Amino acid sequence: MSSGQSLAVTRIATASHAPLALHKEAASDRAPCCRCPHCNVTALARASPFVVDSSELTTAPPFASLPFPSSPLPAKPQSPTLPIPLIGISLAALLHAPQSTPPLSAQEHLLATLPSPLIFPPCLPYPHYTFADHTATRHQLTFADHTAPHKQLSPPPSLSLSTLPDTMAPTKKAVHFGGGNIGRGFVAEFLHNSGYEVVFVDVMDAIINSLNDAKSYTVTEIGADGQRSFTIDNYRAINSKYNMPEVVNEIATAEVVTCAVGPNILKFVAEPVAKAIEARSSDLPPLAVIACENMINATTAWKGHIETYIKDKLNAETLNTIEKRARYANSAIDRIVPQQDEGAGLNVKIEKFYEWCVEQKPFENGGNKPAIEGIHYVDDLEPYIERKLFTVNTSHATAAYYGHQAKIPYIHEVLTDQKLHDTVRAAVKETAALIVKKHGISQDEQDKYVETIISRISNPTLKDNVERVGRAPLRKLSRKERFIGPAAQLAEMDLPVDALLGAAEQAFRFQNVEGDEESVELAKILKEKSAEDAASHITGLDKDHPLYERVVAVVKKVQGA
Ligand SMILES: NC(=O)c1ccc[n+]([C@@H]2O[C@H](COP(=O)([O-])OP(=O)(O)OC[C@H]3O[C@@H](n4cnc5c(N)ncnc54)[C@H](O)[C@@H]3O)[C@@H](O)[C@H]2O)c1
Ligand SMILES: O=P(O)(O)OC[C@@H](O)[C@@H](O)[C@H](O)[C@H](O)CO
Repeated sequence: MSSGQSLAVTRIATASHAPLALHKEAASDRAPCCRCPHCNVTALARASPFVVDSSELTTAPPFASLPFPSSPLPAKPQSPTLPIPLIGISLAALLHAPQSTPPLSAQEHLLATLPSPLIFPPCLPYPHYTFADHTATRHQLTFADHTAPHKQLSPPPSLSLSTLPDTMAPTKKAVHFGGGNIGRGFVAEFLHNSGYEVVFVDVMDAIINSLNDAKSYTVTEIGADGQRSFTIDNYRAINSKYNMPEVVNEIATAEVVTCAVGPNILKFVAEPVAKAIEARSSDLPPLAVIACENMINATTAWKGHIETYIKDKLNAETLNTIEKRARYANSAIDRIVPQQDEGAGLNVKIEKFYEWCVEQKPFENGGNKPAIEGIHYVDDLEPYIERKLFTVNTSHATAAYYGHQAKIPYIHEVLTDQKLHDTVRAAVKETAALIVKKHGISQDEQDKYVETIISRISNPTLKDNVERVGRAPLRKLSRKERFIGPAAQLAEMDLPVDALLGAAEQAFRFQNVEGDEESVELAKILKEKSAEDAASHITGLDKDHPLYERVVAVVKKVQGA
């Protein structure tokens, strides 16, 4: 093959099985599969409605500009020896070209269409390289031997990287901060299943290294009807401790950025988003920003940190066109992801139940509402997030704090103790009064919701420990959170709050728990401050609020104990 030659591409109809059929046909008609463990038709079938017919090598443009080697293509190789003709790589890129894309230059194909891991069709006679990473810039392009995809190789000598464009936005990319339980087990799962490449960002070396080494992990859903496991792949991971510019680059070219890092961490994940918003090309639709935290208006809080950073440290004029650059949507996320078993590595065990509600109004008028399967877009999020936080998390936390005092290790075990079970129910009976009255949800519907939640948190297979659920007591005792939030509103309506104050008392007693910094800080505050000051400081209640004196009485009781 001479350097002017290129490939003809057969465009296959939209039916998703078509590439698979063609692949099989090609496999039987031409060279046999090399039978390496990575040559599987599933990878090809999932990837694209394009298939290259290797018999149709032509000299036609537009691929003539690729620096193809002048030597003829080898027959089916016996082993993955180097150097490898570039044709193999361009074939792979073409194989994965998105169906809707008009003819692109070969270079554009090469960069725009690299899913990860990119597997060569085994039937083609030049299956030597695979791309180790889906990449946005030519500088990050990496290669691996397709028979050993974790082994990185130097770029093929025939590939002139300098001819490739500097940056290309992948077709569908999401950046997610927090590779922890909910990040890996829920957010990434939904993004992955919706066709996004997920770029995890975390600060834990162990998580980032494992994610990058493993290339895939397993999520196991546990339901009443048994378990179901599936694989999450097509992701990369970046440690923001060392590679902040890379994180900024990824967000600047992503469709959506999410986080599940904990409400107190939002301020630390604002800087890269601020810089990415400023760097974002005006050719791209606005970035969708969605925080997935247990916190009312978490995205609004994240937005505050992001825009303060832009105003104070970047070009404040960016904020004049912010609507074109970013859209912020609050969300309510519900799925129990317990602490994982020792030795589970990246694999995540989660409950089957889930609910992910996201505001849709922010995406109106030129926003780009992410097509994430499983998201329930709503006009008004408040009823959803209050119902969730003040039912799921109030009952959960009540069980955790009473359980901790009773030295019961797991939430489901707390619920099997009839007295504690009733105590948990009493707390959510009080919050139900608020939910029904404030949000117009019928008593019947709320009762059913409560039953579902009690059954979820009683699930013994989750083995959710009370320390995880009780973690961060200062946050959980704060003004808008699961105890004081509903109790304050109920007190304003002169409705009962005894059970909620009983649970709050147990939360005040969650002190000096190993591994929980807030529990240590709580102990210090209660030791050093008067009951009045501690109550104000921790709960944020005004002194003239109808709940304030009752909380002071609880604090006094805990301090006197
Ligand atoms: N686990 C659940 O059942 C559940 C369910 C719904 C919502 N949530 C919420 O999701 C959030 C995360 O909870 P989780 O259980 O996954 O916690 P987790 O501790 O398992 O995960 C948090 C992750 O954030 C990472 N992180 C911390 N600082 C960071 C930073 N500066 N940049 C990037 N990453 C950083 C941590 O290293 C960790 O991997 C919390 O707000 C929680 O309330 C949890
Ligand atoms: O994550 P937290 O610390 O706000 O609360 C602990 C648990 O109640 C929480 O993680 C639940 O498992 C989750 O909110 C269920 O959707």
